[in-house]
Amino acid sequence: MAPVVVLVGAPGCGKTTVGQALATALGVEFRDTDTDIEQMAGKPIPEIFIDEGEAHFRTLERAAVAAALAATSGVLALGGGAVLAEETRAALVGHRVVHLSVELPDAVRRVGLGAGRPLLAINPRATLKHLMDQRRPLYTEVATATVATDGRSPTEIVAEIAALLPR
Ligand SMILES: Nc1ncnc2c1ncn2[C@@H]1O[C@H](COP(=O)(O)OP(=O)(O)O)[C@@H](O)[C@H]1O
Ligand SMILES: O=C(O)C1=C[C@@H](OP(=O)(O)O)[C@@H](O)[C@H](O)C1
Ligand SMILES: [Mg+2]
Repeated sequence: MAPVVVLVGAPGCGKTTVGQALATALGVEFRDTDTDIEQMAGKPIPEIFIDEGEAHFRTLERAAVAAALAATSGVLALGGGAVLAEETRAALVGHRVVHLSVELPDAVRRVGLGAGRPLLAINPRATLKHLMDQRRPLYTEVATATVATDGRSPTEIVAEIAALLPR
């Protein structure tokens, strides 16, 4: 079993929102590794960062991605930092992986004051810029296609991804 598509990209690019809408449009399961991690840990992501730290979160994330890749034939959204793990980048080889690209202004606006992203709790604009600069090459490395999201609605983005999929 393999996901019909895996979504990667920076926080705020819309993996969770677009992924859910795409799965609904296709009539398939939607899976988000952040949700799987919260279920595994029995607590929300910010609490995992506070109680056990980022390294522990990344360990759970590597396991969650490996499990989800093997267990879903639907749409799979990863967390924005999942591609930091070499093991995860290797596991993505052979899958259809769409990079939802976003530039800093839209990413900052979308992430806004939203809670639930502990890495962006302080100085979100500078932190996002740093994360995006660091990760852009990794998103490009794992992606089989890139879909730009700046200034576009989730509906438009869903249609563009759907057009990339086999019918
Ligand atoms: N194309 C878009 N245009 C405007 N807002 C968006 C778009 N995609 C997502 N959003 C909004 O941005 C926020 C972050 O989206 P989310 O799907 O959680 O991103 P990710 O999972 O990639 O971090 C949410 O409030 C969502 O409603
Ligand atoms: O960029 C990151 O390192 C993270 C992104 C989050 O997911 P989204 O990209 O869905 O916001 C979540 O996995 C966690 O807060 C860490
Ligand atoms: Mg998400």
